[in-house]
Amino acid sequence: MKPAAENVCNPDLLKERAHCRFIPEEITHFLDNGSENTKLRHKLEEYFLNNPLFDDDIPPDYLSHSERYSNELRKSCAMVQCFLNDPTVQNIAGQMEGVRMLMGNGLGSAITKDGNPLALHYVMFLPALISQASQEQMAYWIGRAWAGQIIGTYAQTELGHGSFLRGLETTATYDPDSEEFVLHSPTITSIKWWPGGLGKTANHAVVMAQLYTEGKCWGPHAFIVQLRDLDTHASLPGISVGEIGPRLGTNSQDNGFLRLHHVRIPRLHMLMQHAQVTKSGEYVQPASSKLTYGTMVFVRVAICFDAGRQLQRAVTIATRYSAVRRQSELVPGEGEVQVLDYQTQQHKLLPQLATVFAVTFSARRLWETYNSVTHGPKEAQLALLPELHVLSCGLKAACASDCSLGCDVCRLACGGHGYLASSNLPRIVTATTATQTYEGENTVMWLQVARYLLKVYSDGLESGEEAGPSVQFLREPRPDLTAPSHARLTNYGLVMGWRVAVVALLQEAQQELQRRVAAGQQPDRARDACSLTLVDAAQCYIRGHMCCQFVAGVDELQGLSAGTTLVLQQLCRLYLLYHASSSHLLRHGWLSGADVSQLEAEYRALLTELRQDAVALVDSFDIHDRILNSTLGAADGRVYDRLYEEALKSPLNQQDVPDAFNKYLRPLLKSSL
Ligand SMILES: CC(C)(COP(=O)(O)OP(=O)(O)OC[C@H]1O[C@@H](n2cnc3c(N)ncnc32)[C@H](O)[C@@H]1OP(=O)(O)O)[C@@H](O)C(=O)NCCC(=O)NCCSC(=O)CCCC(=O)O
Ligand SMILES: Cc1cc2nc3c(=O)[nH]c(=O)nc-3n(C[C@H](O)[C@H](O)[C@H](O)COP(=O)(O)OP(=O)(O)OC[C@H]3O[C@@H](n4cnc5c(N)ncnc54)[C@H](O)[C@@H]3O)c2cc1C
Repeated sequence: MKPAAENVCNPDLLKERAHCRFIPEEITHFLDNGSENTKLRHKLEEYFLNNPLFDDDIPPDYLSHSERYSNELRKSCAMVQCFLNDPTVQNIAGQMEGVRMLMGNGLGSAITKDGNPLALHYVMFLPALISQASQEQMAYWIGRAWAGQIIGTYAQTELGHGSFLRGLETTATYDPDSEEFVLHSPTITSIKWWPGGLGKTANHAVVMAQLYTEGKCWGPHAFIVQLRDLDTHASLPGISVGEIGPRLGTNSQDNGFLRLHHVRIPRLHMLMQHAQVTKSGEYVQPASSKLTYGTMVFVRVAICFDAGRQLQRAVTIATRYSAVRRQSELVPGEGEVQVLDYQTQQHKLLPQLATVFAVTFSARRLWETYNSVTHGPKEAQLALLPELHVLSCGLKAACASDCSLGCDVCRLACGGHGYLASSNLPRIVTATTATQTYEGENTVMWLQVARYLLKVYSDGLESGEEAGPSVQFLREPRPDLTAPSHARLTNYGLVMGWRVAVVALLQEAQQELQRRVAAGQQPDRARDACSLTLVDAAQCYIRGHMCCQFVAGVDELQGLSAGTTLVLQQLCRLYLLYHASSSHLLRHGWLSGADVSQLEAEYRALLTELRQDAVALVDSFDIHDRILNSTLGAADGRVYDRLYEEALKSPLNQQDVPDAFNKYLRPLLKSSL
């Protein structure tokens, strides 16, 4: 997005935009997945961001905890009302597409800045119904949920267990006499803890509980439980529900707790698309017990896109600010330079710019895999489930971690002002870092990936099980480490280098594992003793996969101008070279010391090239100023005016002498006289 009136724009930003080598709109359309989507997004932005319904009277940072919640709930309900009732909005987007854009972290996060209390309803409750409910159950629930007649959340994590699902303690015991399930939290540690919107917003929840029927436990299953009266919103008998208190970020999302005291629900409130319990209490097995975990797979895919979007915002703010900010002289006597001119600053920002594209290409391919698995024939679905699980775990972990670290690098790149709430970087950083924990803690996700890799590598697949397409290389002959450097250092050569590292690390882990077991160590303990190597293998596999998606994605792009193609090729190369500095390519023999020096020189040259396009590139992300919500990142670069204007809004500045002076400081000053 460019400023409306160019004459008020910061001159350095104008100068940056003047020497752009490519067509920014082409990148905007690419990121929106088509120019039609760009138009749709603009119309929605115009409608919502110019609507006074969604204005904040006071910046949320100055509100109390309860006021913040109330303010964000007001706006999120108004957003849903617009979609359900306003034909103008429906004509723009259609309900489904529009709600998706608002309730994910796109446009909506400009409106509900501090977290959206209704997000989980759309992001997990509805997807859980779609992936877990039978046709009849969908007919009953989806319409009501969609129309906002009921508001739900996804209650899985407990005080005692988040990662280890089989450790959940909440029970759902079937009573064939009444044809009901009895939901119960038997211990303190079984209290549901964390679900977004659970505290004060949701009146229903999908609750994951251990299913007991005919005296046997069948593991975690999903049940719909009504929590609050639909009219008064009072919590129902047997339900203790509330909010868990302030968090690092997204404080208006009323993450909550839930304790169930022998709560009875009808049999048909168990979600029965995959497994069923008959009236008499007989358990009907699903085709795979892992289908119950389908909602998490979907959300892991969504997180890759969300994390990438946050990084786009952070790097837009930091890059524009770095073009406006002048600090120190590069050459004494020549005047202060834009901080973007320092090579060290380019090294902070340009890899983040490249990461935006690596994440986009990888997340899109993952989304295609997700769709082909979930919409394909049942048998193919089951065959591809392990690969989808592993790719979604690995890419979720990588995108969450790369983007969180990237956002923080952008914050640091803004020096002191990046620490100010008005830069919006603290909020972006705290919201993004949560993606490393929720929906599968990152290390736990890496260990899932490693488990699969080792299984494929050591021929541990069950009979009839095929290795997925992304791990076929584990079965192929090892690439030639002595190939000439011009072959090893190409884009595909570097992708190959990651695969070599994966195989070498798996070999190391397997040998260590065998040595330990042969020496008498219990096999699971031996595996834990190898887990650092295994996590390295998983990370190299996903890095190689992301590099491969980036290279293939750029190769396959069609219809772009030569300038745009070149800039994307350079970003791709920069990404590959940035990560090639990992010790793994050197340690496992793909690169020599001389190769590394050569790649580093190429990397530094690319920094200089791409520095010219940095501002135009972040402009091409086309993020509305209201969404950036940043004193440092607005398109016109009026950084210092905005910083000062925002500081004046502090409640402390509404009085020259604060009341607290008379209460505390004056007595101290007096007593020390
Ligand atoms: C870590 C695991 C994957 C382990 O599962 P487990 O059943 O204990 O399994 P195991 O014995 O290690 O493995 C058994 C086997 O099942 C596989 N598997 C596990 N999950 C899946 C899946 N989804 N699809 C397909 N396959 C799956 C595993 O790889 C194992 O395969 P194998 O036996 O090796 O062939 C699981 O417990 C898990 O997913 N934990 C993470 C919990 C989580 O993600 N919670 C999310 C809560 S909701 C949330 O955070 C929302 C935030 C959203 C927001 O605020 O916006
Ligand atoms: C902002 C936010 C929103 C959330 N929203 C929801 C929601 O809507 N619904 C919901 O149900 N939950 C929600 N959660 C909970 C979230 O899904 C869990 O916190 C997450 O899955 C991690 O589980 P845990 O907290 O039990 O961490 P733990 O598993 O206790 O992790 C603690 C440490 O132990 C390590 N560890 C754990 N297991 C292993 C292992 N097997 N091997 C090696 N190391 C291990 C981890 O790596 C980590 O370092 C939310 C959490 C947050 C922060």
